[in-house]
Amino acid sequence: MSSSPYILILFYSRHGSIAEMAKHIARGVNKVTGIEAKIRQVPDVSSTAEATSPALPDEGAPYCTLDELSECTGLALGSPSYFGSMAAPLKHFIDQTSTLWMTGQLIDKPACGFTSASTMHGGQEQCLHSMMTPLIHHGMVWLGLPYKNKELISTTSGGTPYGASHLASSTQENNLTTEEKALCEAQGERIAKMAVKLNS
Ligand SMILES: Cc1cc2nc3c(=O)[nH]c(=O)nc-3n(C[C@H](O)[C@H](O)[C@H](O)COP(=O)(O)O)c2cc1C
Repeated sequence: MSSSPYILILFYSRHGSIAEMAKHIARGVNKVTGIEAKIRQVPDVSSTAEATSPALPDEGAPYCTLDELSECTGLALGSPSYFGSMAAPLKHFIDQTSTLWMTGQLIDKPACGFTSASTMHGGQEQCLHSMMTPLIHHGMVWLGLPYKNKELISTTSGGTPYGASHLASSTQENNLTTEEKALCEAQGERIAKMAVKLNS
């Protein structure tokens, strides 16, 4: 078991939006005493089965190990919306977690999701649901974002009650709006508080 409890912020990001969101979620986690954020990513997958990733990524967070997942106190899972679903590299990583499922390592731990899409109605909520499904199988407790976060009402871009999101339009690129940043932070803070409560 790791020395101090942590929320694992685990994501796949090809063009940086999700990586940017992860930083804001970490900010929210780190507002809560007694728990910290650990940011990890998953490697890309290749259509050529023999191709492998280098042991360390060229940039960004280290790749996640299964031990880092099994030892987390809570999980924030992030993926771009690809055709209304999580991206294949993240699904590929999750599909390697059957030993954790068999031993119940993630049961009763809080989980949440965050996503980014390039169109307003291009499947953000559906993608968040696709991330929720395997985590429910793992026995995790899914957390959305309650409407006490007023940015859910005022946003004109990303942000859903199912989880934080970002509208990555060509003009905004990876720059999150004020509302999107606030909702990422709120989500990080909420999962950290719930993880501390569930472990007290
Ligand atoms: C294969 C693929 C499928 C995509 N499907 C959708 C989609 O269904 N709806 C949408 O709005 N954007 C879609 N996008 C755009 C990405 O979701 C968007 O650019 C996202 O912000 C990328 O996140 P990243 O910057 O972290 O890589 C797709 C992009 C790719 C490469």
